[in-house]
Amino acid sequence: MKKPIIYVTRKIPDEILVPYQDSLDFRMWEEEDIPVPRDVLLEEVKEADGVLCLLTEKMDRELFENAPQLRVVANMAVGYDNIDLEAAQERNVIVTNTPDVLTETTADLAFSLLTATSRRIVEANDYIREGKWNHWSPYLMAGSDIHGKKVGIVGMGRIGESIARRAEGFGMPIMYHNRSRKPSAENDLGATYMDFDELLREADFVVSVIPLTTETRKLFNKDAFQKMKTSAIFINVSRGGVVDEKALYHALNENTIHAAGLDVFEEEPIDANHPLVKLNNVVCLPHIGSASVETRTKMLHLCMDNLLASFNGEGPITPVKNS
Ligand SMILES: O=CC(=O)O
Repeated sequence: MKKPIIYVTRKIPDEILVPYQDSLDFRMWEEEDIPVPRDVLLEEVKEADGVLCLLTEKMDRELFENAPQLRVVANMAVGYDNIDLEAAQERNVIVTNTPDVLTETTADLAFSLLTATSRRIVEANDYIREGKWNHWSPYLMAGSDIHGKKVGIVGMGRIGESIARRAEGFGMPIMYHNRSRKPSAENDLGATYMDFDELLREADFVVSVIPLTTETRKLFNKDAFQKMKTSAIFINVSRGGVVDEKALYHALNENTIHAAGLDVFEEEPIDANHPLVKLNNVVCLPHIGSASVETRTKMLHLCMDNLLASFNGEGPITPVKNS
């Protein structure tokens, strides 16, 4: 029987593909570390039965209309705001994502940003590199404590709960806001549910782990930053689109809030000229939440397993619910 054609939108290691080659016929964008151009993608999907894509690919209505054979889209990310689920559903295309395998790694990164911003790690490292350390003094690079401070987690999904577990270890009272209450987090971690505004007012660290949807777009706006404490630190490891970046810039520049740790941006990639990069009280990362070698490898394997299981009739392992 003819093997399903799978278009892989980024160069991935051969050893990931090899175990699946008996069952799937791979075509791949071969240029290392460069996203596939849109016109190439539109051409390639014309024949594809499946696509393994990254969050850099916009899987929109136009693309689905161009892909008559397409049955499965395996997104190498837990977030899937790059995919038009309605258009996929209308054409009975299965969409899968990569939950669970990246939960702990992303929570590690969120916590790294929390410590980096509060204890001024990047700024202090730059201080030495720039030859500024001439003597020790009592308040040299003094930051703010983590232990005993209240963490406010916005979006208490799997990653949110993992961040909460780390916060518990640091002796931080945990508050959260979510669409629905999470009895497990309340009972096991002592997390307190709060409405959004109350959380903003109470938290010392506001951590965004909320997916980007029409409801959450620019949720963290001028109004939200004004409600936070002037000592508050804002951490974002979800999507840049949940933040009004201009409002965040002003909030940081005018000391409405104290600092920010950002792994994601409204338009990615950003460069050294981005206004937020120029602020000393911001730590910026290039969207590396799940970027450990172990986890990125697991994510690719999960994409492959989803494709294989969908085509061999077993059904996808981690389908996105309403696709
Ligand atoms: O941002 C990364 C992901 O959604 O997995």
